[in-house]
Amino acid sequence: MSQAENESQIENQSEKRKPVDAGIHTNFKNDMTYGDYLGLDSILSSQKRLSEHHDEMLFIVIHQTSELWMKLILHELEAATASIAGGELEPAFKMLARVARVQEQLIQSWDVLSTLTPTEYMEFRDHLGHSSGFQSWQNRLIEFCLGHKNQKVLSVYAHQPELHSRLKKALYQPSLYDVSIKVLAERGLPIDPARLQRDFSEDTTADASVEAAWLTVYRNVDKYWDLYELAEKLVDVEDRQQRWRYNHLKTVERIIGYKRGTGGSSGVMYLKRVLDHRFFPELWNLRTQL
Ligand code: HEM
Ligand SMILES: N[C@@H](CC(=O)c1ccccc1NC=O)C(=O)O
Repeated sequence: MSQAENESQIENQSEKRKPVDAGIHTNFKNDMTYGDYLGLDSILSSQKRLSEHHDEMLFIVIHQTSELWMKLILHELEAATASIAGGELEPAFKMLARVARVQEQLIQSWDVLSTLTPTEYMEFRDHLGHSSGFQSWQNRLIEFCLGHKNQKVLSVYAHQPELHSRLKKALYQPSLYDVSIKVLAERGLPIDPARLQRDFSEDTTADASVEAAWLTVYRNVDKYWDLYELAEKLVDVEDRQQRWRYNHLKTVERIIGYKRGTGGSSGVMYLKRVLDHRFFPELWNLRTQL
């Protein structure tokens, strides 16, 4: 577009911006700006440093961008779970592929945060009080969606009734993995009824019938191509989630060493224990047998 054309477009837009009837948003759509649509006033006024320290801005922005990406992950995971539960696997593949790409953005952000040195962080760490990533409810919801259930973490939100009830609802709902296993059964693969009717508020544990069913899928790809693709999409998502956990752990070790966490945990030792957890254990166990 030439400069003149560009300018005349801008003029046209300002023409449209004239209120037709003062006080009534009759022409709201045409009036809307980039900043209105994206809610930039509220997003860009939310970087409130508690210290005078230059590097606190990085710390805030990394967390805020992470929470925005988590919002998208949840949006996709919830829709993928509903789609699989409804027997529609193809749309779920697209959503899970997107989740894995977003997770890569989250993994990359550790490289940016690694530019924060221990000395720099210690200059504003005291301002954080007892707040901690442990309280990230979106991260907890993602873990629940993936089947890592834990009733005890709800107590973190005891004084935030709306959050508490949202997490409680997710705790009792079947996870992405639970609905995938139901599809295995619907396709005639023998799954222990106890696995299908399990208490969804409990963490996923490895089940022999589920491992045998996935093994059948991997050994008979021609017959179960869609289930094979589903399995690999799930492995992609778990793989990224574990990398995120690992990079978090190494970044934390680099920045605070073995200090206790602001959230009250042992810090790095706690994060190391979390790494032992697996979301879709059978999909990892079966690989030895192939
Ligand atoms: C200087 C940077 C960081 C340090 C030193 C740090 C440290 C820690 C520590 C020690 C814990 C354990 C809980 C506690 O006692 O506080 C934790 C948990 C957590 N952090 Fe970070 N963290 C950092 C950055 C981040 C970032 C950028 C995110 C992204 C949102 C994040 C998300 C989380 C989450 C979700 C947990 C809970 C993990 C779980 O319980 O499985 N952290 N962090
Ligand atoms: N747990 C961290 C503090 C921390 O990282 C944090 C503090 C407030 C808001 C988000 C945080 N990020 C992740 O845990 C620490 O022990 O230094």
